[in-house]
Amino acid sequence: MPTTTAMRTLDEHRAASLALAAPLPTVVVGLPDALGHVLAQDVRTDEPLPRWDNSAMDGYAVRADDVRDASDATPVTLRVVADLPAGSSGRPVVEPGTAARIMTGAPVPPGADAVVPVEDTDAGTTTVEVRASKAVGQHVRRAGEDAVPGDLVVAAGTLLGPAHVAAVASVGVAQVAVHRRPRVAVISTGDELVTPGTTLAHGQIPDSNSWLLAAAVREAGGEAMRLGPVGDDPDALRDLLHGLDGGVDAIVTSGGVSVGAFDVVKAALLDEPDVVFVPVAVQPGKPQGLGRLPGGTPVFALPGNPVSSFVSFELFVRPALLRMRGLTDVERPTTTAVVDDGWRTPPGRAQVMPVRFVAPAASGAGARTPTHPHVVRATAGGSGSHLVARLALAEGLAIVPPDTQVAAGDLVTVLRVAP
Ligand SMILES: Nc1nc2c(c(=O)[nH]1)N[C@H]1C(S)=C(S)[C@@H](COP(=O)(O)OP(=O)(O)OC[C@H]3O[C@@H](n4cnc5c(N)ncnc54)[C@H](O)[C@@H]3O)O[C@H]1N2
Ligand code: MOO
Repeated sequence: MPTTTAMRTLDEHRAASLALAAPLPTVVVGLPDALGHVLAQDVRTDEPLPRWDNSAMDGYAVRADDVRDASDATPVTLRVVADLPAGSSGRPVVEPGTAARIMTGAPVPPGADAVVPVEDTDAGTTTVEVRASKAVGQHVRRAGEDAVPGDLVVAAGTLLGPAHVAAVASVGVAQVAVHRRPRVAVISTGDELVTPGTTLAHGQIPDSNSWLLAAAVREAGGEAMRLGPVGDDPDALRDLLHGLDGGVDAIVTSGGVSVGAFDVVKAALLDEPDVVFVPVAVQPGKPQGLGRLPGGTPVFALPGNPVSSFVSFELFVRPALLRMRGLTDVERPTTTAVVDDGWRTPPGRAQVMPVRFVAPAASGAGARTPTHPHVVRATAGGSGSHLVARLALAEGLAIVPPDTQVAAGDLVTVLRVAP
């Protein structure tokens, strides 16, 4: 275990974390399971979309020439030769002087070149009185106007949302190759931790980090396997980690990485040549462990303070998991915001301050510019790394560079973390 006291910058540790991740192998999934996966193949259409000219309205397929002079005052009567609901396979020919009753989506029959909506007729079934003229092509959805054969419908690398699934289905594709979701083991450590709901002895607290991190894994599109809390026994933890190595795509631990007498994660990984424990110049989130187990599984050993765990996951683990899913854009959306309350920053470290958005009118600092949202610290306690209950108020994380003071009215970069 290389342990170093030389500080890494936030960006250096982010890069090292991301370097552990590569897109996971692909699997083939059916449409019911496609949502939320990242497509690993291009999906193209073999056919034009729409496949044939079809009606945009419920009404009558006609020859535009027949109804050229039709109006309320001079209706034109046509003989109805067919009924064409959507899905109809009939192909009656619409000769001059005739019409076919047609429903939205049904193929326009041969001979017809326009559709008269039912509202412009007397809705007749044997003959129909047409009371408005229609141009050639009116109310007809043309074959190929959406896509032509060979067109790319959904590109490899796309995170599949509902509209993408619909596009895949619309070209008649039932299965697609996607990147597998990362399976992530989440382990919280510490003798003081008990499962929430258990009666607490003095000195004990409910484990919240494993719930935090498992939820964060799922929110990042991974499959979380929540283990623990496990106690401060390095041998037991080492066995657990080695048992997981190779069977999961990543391991995230919380706690036991500082300089205390019982830092179990550090102790368990003592002999791992490819895991490093290093201080990172960020507050919260300073003590970090990172690397690979012998079987190649990336391990992210995060500090145990709950806000530190949350911030560390956001900064270091989440981007890696997104990359494993096959995404190239692995960053949270950021916004530049006006700070309405100043705060103190620690020397020599970047600061990550949980913030919430406020209406400019409610702010003390006044609107600096109407285009920037305004933020205040999520709680008066600021970035105190133990403030787990108040963390729930955070909608964003303000990233303040090292040795930068923050005064009311200053602009900061905010990672948007609330859904
Ligand atoms: N002498 C020093 N002490 C500490 C330093 C230091 O540089 N010198 N760094 C501090 C910083 S910064 C952090 S962050 C913490 C990190 O410590 P650990 O990762 O070893 O975390 P623990 O000691 O296990 O726990 C810290 C804190 O968090 C609570 N905790 C832990 N796990 C959970 C959980 N699953 N759910 C809820 N709460 C949890 C734990 O009870 C402690 O209160 O070290 C500082 N100390
Ligand atoms: O860096 Mo620790 O993460 O301040 O609380």
